[in-house]
Amino acid sequence: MPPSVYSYPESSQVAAALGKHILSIQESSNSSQPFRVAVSGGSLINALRKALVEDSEIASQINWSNWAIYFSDERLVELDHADSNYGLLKRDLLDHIKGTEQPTVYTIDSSLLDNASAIAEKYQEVLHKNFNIKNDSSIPIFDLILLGCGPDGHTCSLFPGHSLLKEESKSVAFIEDSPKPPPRRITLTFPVVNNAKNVVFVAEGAGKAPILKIIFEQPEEGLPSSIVNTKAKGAVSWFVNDPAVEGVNVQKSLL
Ligand SMILES: O=C1O[C@H](COP(=O)(O)O)[C@@H](O)[C@H](O)[C@H]1O
Repeated sequence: MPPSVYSYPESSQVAAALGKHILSIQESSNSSQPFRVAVSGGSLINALRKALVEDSEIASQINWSNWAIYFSDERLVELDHADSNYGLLKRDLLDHIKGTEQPTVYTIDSSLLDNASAIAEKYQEVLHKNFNIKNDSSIPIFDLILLGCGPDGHTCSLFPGHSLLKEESKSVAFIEDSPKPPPRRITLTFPVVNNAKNVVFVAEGAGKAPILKIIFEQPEEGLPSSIVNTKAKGAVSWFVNDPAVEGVNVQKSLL
């Protein structure tokens, strides 16, 4: 199924549509199980706060206590460090949730920060235990993976041309030479991202247009975000503002 692209003139409209879309995925998921979501860092978090917390109509319907939040990628720094994706999620989203309901959030084990391989293995262990994965050939199936897209086309911490793009057996991998600082990170791998029931990208601003042009018009370039567009088994949706897709040949959908 080709990705759906929802584009709006204003960021506030992007957030409103994003909120509705996420709510509809929450509503259609099996409520007797945790709603399993992976979040990225970067500009996504601001859009999520507007969509899920500041929009009071959507906010009242988000069942936070049933959400189990994992990280699509995480930087190997202390959880309260400015570069931590958890830190960003906490400061810019979790701390703004009104009421007492909070999601369960699965962070990296920061006692292992010196050992990237051990952190990735531990995160994978937690993931596999919580998803009831009994053998190494099974892959977790997230209800929803929320992604950003960097100006080089990276998503998660899967960077163009990096050997991690070929990872086929692990669910979580580490990288110590990320071209974008900080260099040490862990990331979900393509087998997991492409196995999710729903993948949602959020990309805003004119600065993203040149890379979105390549992602959508030249998938053969194999940029990480294109790989998700072409290989994901579930539904892939992009929520963008008009400047991000200015001059990009995409079929826009309506929500
Ligand atoms: O380094 C990262 O960058 C990407 C993209 O961020 P954005 O600010 O350009 O949207 C993000 O999705 C990823 O989680 C993060 O670690």
